[in-house]
Amino acid sequence: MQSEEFMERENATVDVIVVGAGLSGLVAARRLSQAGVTSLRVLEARDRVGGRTKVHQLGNGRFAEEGGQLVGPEYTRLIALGEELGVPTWPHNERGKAVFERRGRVLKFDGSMPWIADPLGSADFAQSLVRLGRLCKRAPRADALATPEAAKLDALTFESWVRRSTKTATARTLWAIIGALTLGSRPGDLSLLFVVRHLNLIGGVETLLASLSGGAERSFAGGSAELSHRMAADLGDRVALGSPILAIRQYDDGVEVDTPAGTHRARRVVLAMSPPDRAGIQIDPQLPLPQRTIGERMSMAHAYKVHVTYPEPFWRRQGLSGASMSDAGPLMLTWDDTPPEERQGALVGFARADGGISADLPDPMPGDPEQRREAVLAGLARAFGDQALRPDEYHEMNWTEERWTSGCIPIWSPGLLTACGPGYAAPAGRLHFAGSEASPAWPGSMEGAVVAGERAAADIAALIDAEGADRQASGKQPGGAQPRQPRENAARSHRRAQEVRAARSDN
Ligand SMILES: Cc1cc2nc3c(=O)[nH]c(=O)nc-3n(C[C@H](O)[C@H](O)[C@H](O)COP(=O)(O)OP(=O)(O)OC[C@H]3O[C@@H](n4cnc5c(N)ncnc54)[C@H](O)[C@@H]3O)c2cc1C
Repeated sequence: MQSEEFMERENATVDVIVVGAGLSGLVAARRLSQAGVTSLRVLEARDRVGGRTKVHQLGNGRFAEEGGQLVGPEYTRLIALGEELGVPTWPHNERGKAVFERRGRVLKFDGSMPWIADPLGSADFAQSLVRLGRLCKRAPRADALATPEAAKLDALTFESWVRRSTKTATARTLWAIIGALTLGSRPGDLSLLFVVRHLNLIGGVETLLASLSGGAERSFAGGSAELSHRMAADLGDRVALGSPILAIRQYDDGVEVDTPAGTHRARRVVLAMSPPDRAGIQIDPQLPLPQRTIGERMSMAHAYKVHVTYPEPFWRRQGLSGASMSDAGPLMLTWDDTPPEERQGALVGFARADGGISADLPDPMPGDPEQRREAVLAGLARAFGDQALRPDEYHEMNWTEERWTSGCIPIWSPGLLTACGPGYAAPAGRLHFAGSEASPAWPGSMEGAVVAGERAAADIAALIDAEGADRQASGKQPGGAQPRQPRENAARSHRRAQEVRAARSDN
């Protein structure tokens, strides 16, 4: 690949470089290509695509999804992408009772709440949910940041609200598990403003309640990483693996992007990764404060995802669905991961990998691998019976050990949203931001990754169209952008992006 032709092609300025071949970056590149912007390159640090979606081969032709997997019915852009790529989804088992382990008691119940087994705790939780719904309605649905109460809500932790709004340990444990698994972290780490904003953007507490019932969740056949593999195959040699970006320099008419192997040039760049991930890239000139602050202050949740396979889904014979929640753990939550046509059973669950202490959540996983395995199997045995102690295979993925990924899902801590303001994902000159965390709706999920990738692509395609129209009007040819001086006027390009957005929203 060191031929002159290759080097010539690599040195040529392309219209767009996308940094990161996770779901979001590949969606951005695909949509750009579909919009006619075919002069593009995707540069990925790892030797694989998919980012936080990844498949690990187990024995017997089975595999474990180590990262993003569950597809809710509200994930409309993700579902549409799957259909476009010909990747079907399969439904997770809904039948049977769920298990709730709380303070040493194991409760088995139908539906999403242990109403009969723990009526007091369930009612308390349901009431607090209604109260949260009312709080959400007081803020503008489109963006809670615009509420006059924004600063006050952002100064509070979700935990402080949970403590005020619940009376029972059951309700607190439920909120702790929801916080850790669907909102990003323990309630004590989360801003109340973020929770209100998030719930409003996803459709209110009703959507949260629907997602708690769990049964509507689906998975992609072959794993969600299959979407990225197919998009990368379509993009062909425009995707370069093993190309970590170390530095980016913006100029008046283009951008230079450094990898250890050399410098690439483009007219525009999409950064398609989480803000903490991009914080490792040296960007010159500095990003505006909102985009910089989010990179410096956002942290990511650390978790293990654990897969255990068995000769059969034995829990179903006991009338259990495979769904469980526990405050003893180490798995906080499990679900049945057995595809409909499979005979071999599989359970999958999440455990904490962070070091924090929480009264309502299990302790983080033990450090010793053998102890971890024993603890996980013992927890599964408490929920589903002793057969859980005799798995075919046990597989765990610890995302804290991954290079190029800071963590699983974002933690919106108190003060972060108001410190960044609404512009934290706005283009900065010729730099555009994708990556799930840049999405207004479902940030941190695969849906958010698709929404953010599509938005960045639409912004850039419109800008390129507008630039083409400007050039035609002035009779100028597209210059062979060979930028030299770091530009001082990121503002000019930024203004143009704003004009294009404003024109689009007027139409
Ligand atoms: C354990 C786990 C479970 C999850 N469960 C779910 C779930 O059930 N449902 C759901 O919807 N979501 C889930 N998620 C979240 C979901 O997987 C992510 O939100 C989504 O995949 C993010 O996609 P992305 O493209 O925005 O970012 P990423 O997938 O993080 O992609 C960023 C890419 O950028 C690359 N990169 C980083 N730095 C550089 C650099 N300097 N140069 C070049 N490339 C770089 C990375 O290697 C990566 O490929 C889960 C995530 C994890 C980890």
